[in-house]
Amino acid sequence: MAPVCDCCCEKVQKLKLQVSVMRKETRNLRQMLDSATRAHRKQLNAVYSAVSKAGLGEAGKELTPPPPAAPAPPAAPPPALEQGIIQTAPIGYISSCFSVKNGTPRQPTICGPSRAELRIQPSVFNNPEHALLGLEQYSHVWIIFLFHKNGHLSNKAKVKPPRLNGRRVGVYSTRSPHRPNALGLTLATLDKIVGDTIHLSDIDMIAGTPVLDIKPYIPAYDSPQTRTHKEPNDLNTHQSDASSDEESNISNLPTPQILTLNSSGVSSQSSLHRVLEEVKAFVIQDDFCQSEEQVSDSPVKKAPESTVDDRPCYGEEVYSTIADWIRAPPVSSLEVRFTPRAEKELAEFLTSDVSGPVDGVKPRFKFLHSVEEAAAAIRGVLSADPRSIYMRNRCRDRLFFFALDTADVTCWFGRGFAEVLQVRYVEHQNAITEETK
Ligand SMILES: C[S@@+](CC[C@H](N)C(=O)[O-])C[C@H]1O[C@@H](n2cnc3c(N)ncnc32)[C@H](O)[C@@H]1O
Repeated sequence: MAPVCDCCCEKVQKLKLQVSVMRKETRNLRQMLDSATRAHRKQLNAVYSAVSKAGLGEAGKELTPPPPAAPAPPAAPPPALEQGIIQTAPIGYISSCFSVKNGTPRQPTICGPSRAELRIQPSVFNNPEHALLGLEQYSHVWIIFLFHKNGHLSNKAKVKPPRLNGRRVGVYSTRSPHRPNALGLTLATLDKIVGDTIHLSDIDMIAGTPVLDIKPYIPAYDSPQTRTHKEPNDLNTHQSDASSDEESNISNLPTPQILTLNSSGVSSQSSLHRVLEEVKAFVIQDDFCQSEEQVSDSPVKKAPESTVDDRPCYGEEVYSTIADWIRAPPVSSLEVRFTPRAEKELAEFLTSDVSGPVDGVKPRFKFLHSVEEAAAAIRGVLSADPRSIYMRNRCRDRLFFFALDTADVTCWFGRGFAEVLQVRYVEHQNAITEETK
């Protein structure tokens, strides 16, 4: 080892001294840290046992230091429902007086007496009839169904509805069956409920149509016209309705300028009352107003002032607007006639409500209640011109056939009219076969 000079020796001594001082300081700091950690742990344990005693955790459990962080597992994809992907299962299948698409009304209101039945599948509920309790109090129901006879799903953004005689419009501005998810929506009349079966009329669905859901039609929620004409008393009723979480929008209050709480919160009865009034006013405004500009001090909806709106609408006080081709369709409705022979054939049908022994060979309707109802249904179908655009333009002279309940109807079209030539009985027209499902 090389000899060390005095000067270096002194430097080494100084450094050794500094190191021992730093070691001491480090030891002190470590001790301080340990005691702080112990105190902190003690506090945490106190909080933990307090929470445990309140029933929110395991009593007496010592806090242990967290285990070393495990590598994060790969993020699981959100559940299918959250992605909007569901496997549907029909709640039932329609049996209706229309067995094929041809001649089925394009909308339910076209053909009042069109009748159908929907039996809730026992595979969906243990007691299917329980799912219908209360529904009998409504006159109309929304039916959400699958256009199962479309052949394939369609991704065409533009369609040519028959009533537009060749004009193309965006699929979402129409009720076309040909849409990406092939879902149909019909507002049907609810005639009666017997056990697990709903009896409907005013339908535009063919026999075998799978139904995915049923909802009651509630004008106050579903019709802007009804909402516009609410009386103040009705509004009060609505206000109390709004207290139910399911129906109200209170949880979504977005605008502090409408609902103003003072900084100290709601302390007195009068401020609580004021806040409740504001909440009520907000709920009404939210339900009955269309835009912020229409929000007034009064909770009662005022008719819009004569604002200039170039969108067409049915009447002055109605808020909903509709496309011009619905108000004034290019295809006008047709006059419907029966030949004497067709009238005679129709009159021979017995109707579905005839009871007692019936001669097996007599024509008989399964769904329709009277010959008049059948005649009205035929008129409804034909007056709306059920032909495709192709048939209308290229095959004007051809006979047109369609099925209604247990009848095969033959007719032809002239300028501005349709004439029924024959009404022929077909015994098992509407039996739902596995094929139609
Ligand atoms: C224009 S769509 C309207 C249906 C419903 N009201 C809607 O707006 O969603 C009615 C037409 O769909 C056709 N249709 C009815 N049931 C069907 C089914 N299950 N599958 C495919 N097409 C059907 C018939 O030709 C009927 O005239």
